[in-house]
Amino acid sequence: MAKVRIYQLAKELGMENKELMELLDTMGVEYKSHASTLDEETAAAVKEIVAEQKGLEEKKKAEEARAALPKRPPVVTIMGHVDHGKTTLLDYLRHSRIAEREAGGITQHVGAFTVETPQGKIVFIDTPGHEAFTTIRERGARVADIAVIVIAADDGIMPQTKEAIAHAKAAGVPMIFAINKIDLPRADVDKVMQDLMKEGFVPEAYGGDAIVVPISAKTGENVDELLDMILLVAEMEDLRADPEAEPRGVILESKRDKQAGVLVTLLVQEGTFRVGDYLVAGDVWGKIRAMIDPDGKQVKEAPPGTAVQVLGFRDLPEAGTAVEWVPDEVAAKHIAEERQEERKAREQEEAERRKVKSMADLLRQMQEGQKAEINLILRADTQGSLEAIKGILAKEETEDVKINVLLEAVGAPTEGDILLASTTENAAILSFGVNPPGSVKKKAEQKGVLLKSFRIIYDLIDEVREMVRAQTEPEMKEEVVGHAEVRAVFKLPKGGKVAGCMVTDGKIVRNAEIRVLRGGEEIWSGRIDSLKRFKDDVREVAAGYECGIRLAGFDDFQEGDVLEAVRQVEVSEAQ
Ligand SMILES: Nc1nc2c(ncn2[C@@H]2O[C@H](COP(=O)(O)OP(=O)(O)OP(=O)(O)O)[C@@H](O)[C@H]2O)c(=O)[nH]1
Repeated sequence: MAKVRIYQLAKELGMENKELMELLDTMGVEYKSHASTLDEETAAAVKEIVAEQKGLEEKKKAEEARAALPKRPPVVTIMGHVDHGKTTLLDYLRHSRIAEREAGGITQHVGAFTVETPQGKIVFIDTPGHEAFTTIRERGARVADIAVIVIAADDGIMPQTKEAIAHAKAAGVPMIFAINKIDLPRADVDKVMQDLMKEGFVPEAYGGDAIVVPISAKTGENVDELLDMILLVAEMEDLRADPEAEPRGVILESKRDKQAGVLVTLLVQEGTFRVGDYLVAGDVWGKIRAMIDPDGKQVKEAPPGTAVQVLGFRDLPEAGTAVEWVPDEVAAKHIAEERQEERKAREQEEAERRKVKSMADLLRQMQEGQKAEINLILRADTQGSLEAIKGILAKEETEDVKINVLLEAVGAPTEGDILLASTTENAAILSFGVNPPGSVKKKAEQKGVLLKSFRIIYDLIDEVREMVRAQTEPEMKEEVVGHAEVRAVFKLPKGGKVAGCMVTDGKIVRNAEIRVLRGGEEIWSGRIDSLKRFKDDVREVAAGYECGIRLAGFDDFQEGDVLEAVRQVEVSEAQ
């Protein structure tokens, strides 16, 4: 960047000359008039300051715009250990809500429902506990603004409680702890509080800031207080959404109904979805034919913070997928098709990656994974040999490598074993005393599954030992890439010697290791310093061509010496 005059820079930055000069004054830059030149550094500093000011202004504007948006109800997920009372709490909330209403339609299970309190609405997501696999639980946390962690007062913090806390933490979702079942005589709220403190959450009652509400989901005791706390946290989170913005949401559930076709529950997060709108969720598109609210009533519009059942998706979108609004059918189809292709390509890539072509691949894959695990399928001639193999293998585990036996069985490996191995990371099939049929071997090759047979138990153990060992250090092997014969030796004016060579077979590559052989004996080994064809540096020279070679640290060449080029390669075929 060259020097620039003040008026030029002002124009470039869209400022008045006066404005820029004022800025220069505050920066302590001296100038005579708006025609003065600024040096490169000053101009860059000015630009930086202006950009920063603009950024701040924009941020302020965005904040102001947000503050003008209407508030939206918080979306809450209830998580916790098995049997701690998630379902009971959800049922209580759902019924309390229905009881307050006049008999409307039939309650629909749409994966979410709204509770109305005098202070405002709350949306609860109610993915059934037993269906809540880790991934969905995880998604639940992300969809939600607040997580209520239910902990039974007679049981305390359990593994899934910790998991729920971890998910909520990872998603950056604020937590409220509901200590449940306080109606039970053996309830020990204090113990749960102690448990929480051990996890780093100090309850307000103990001077901390963790929100803890003792409740009974069964009797409803204190549930109102829990709702108050949820609204309090929501208030602090300042949740807002623009009903006029481009609509977007997330899929809570999706299923296929014999009569209605694809039924999808959608949580609206921004904007307003309307009947007739086109939408895309992942690689599935649809047109909203009808929307049904949690009370079973047909609605024409779904504003932010509502969960509705949507009819009109062409296929089943996955729960947890983001839903976008698109202007028309052409766009909807186009985006969905594009994503389908992307997905196919990804899947293909994944399948390729999974194909274990060799032991080296297997080992490499193991290294990529953080915790190395070898997954074995063991096949043997008798139960006795299986026991023996397993007994020895148990001792081969190290701190870094875990040996899992996925399956052990008497008899030859089957196609089923190949399937199992091909769908498991780092899996291999080892058989002892039994031979796999040809068709199974072929299948293993096709699927890229490592399948090996042994006659001696210790060979099998050695194989596993090797797999464990190679986990930290891939097995390398030397490969001869070519030979060159020294035909003449030239002295360089600045000292040192160059060997004038003829490449007799293979090729000589610049980055190879070189062994100098004299009379068949190795007399030196090391690296190439320079490889030239005439005056040019080259990367490799093929058989039948002449070249000049200088070695790093050796120049005692004699005519007739043979230079052997070798390189280290990872063992690719251990069979
Ligand atoms: N006494 C008492 N029992 C409760 C309370 N809440 C739940 N229970 C009982 O505890 C048991 C488990 O409750 P659920 O609501 O099914 O627990 P959950 O956490 O949904 O369990 P999963 O869905 O299996 O993960 C049931 O027998 C409930 O009746 C409570 O506040 N007091």
